[in-house]
Amino acid sequence: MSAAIRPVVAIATNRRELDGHRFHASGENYIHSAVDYAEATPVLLPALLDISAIGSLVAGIHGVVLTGGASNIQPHLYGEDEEAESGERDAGRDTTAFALTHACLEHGVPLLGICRGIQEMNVALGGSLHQHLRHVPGKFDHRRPREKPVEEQLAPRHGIAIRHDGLLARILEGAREVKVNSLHGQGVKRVADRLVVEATAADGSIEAVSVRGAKAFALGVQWHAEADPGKYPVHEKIWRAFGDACRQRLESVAG
Ligand SMILES: N[C@@H](CCC(=O)NCCCC(=O)O)C(=O)O
Repeated sequence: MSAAIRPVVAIATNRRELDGHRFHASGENYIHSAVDYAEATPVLLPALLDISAIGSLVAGIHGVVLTGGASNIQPHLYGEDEEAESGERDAGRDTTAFALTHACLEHGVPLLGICRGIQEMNVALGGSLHQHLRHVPGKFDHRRPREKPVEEQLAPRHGIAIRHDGLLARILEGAREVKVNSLHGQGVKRVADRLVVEATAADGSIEAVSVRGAKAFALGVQWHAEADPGKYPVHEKIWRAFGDACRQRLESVAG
């Protein structure tokens, strides 16, 4: 770990219930990845922010992570009716994540979206989602193997093909294909105009995006890159690249 001043990275939380009480929580893997691999100081952001304050908040920090989340984005936000069994909701998280996406792009603050996070980036910028990826002809089931222990759920499960000239290929030093984990029921359907598809699975599912013309690092990945970056070099490279971008942001605002 470097002794230099660390960039401050905001980590989006999800509303969870534990013992009848409500919490705004983030998985510990995101916090460890931000500390150990991005070499940043994480702060957790509640999923109920006054969105009018998000612009000034984001302008004063150096990076944002849109984490995964069990809840699904409300379909009316991408102009679709609710399909059957389309999961739990977290309206505060939707609102907060969309505002964070826009504020990062406006202020040139690095943005890393993971799982629900890539879906949020897409919907915030005008795209839509498959509510049940596994019901789409030709798509395989991308949901987690719940019967297995968590470490196995987070192990790489399928290959992705990486766009040769994109941000992800640069981060992964020219890799054209890697294997990733898969723990999601939904997926990007209509890709927002501002997004560039960075990687796809063999069934055509969108696995990574970047933001065209972004002023800073802006990457979304559909897999859980926060899972054990010490074991999975793909994850480590993503967090290190994000951390480098956050340090650049810190240096640019420190003048
Ligand atoms: N709900 C979405 C996104 C999936 C996702 O981010 N899963 C992470 C779950 C971790 C947790 O429980 O917080 C989908 O299913 O596609």
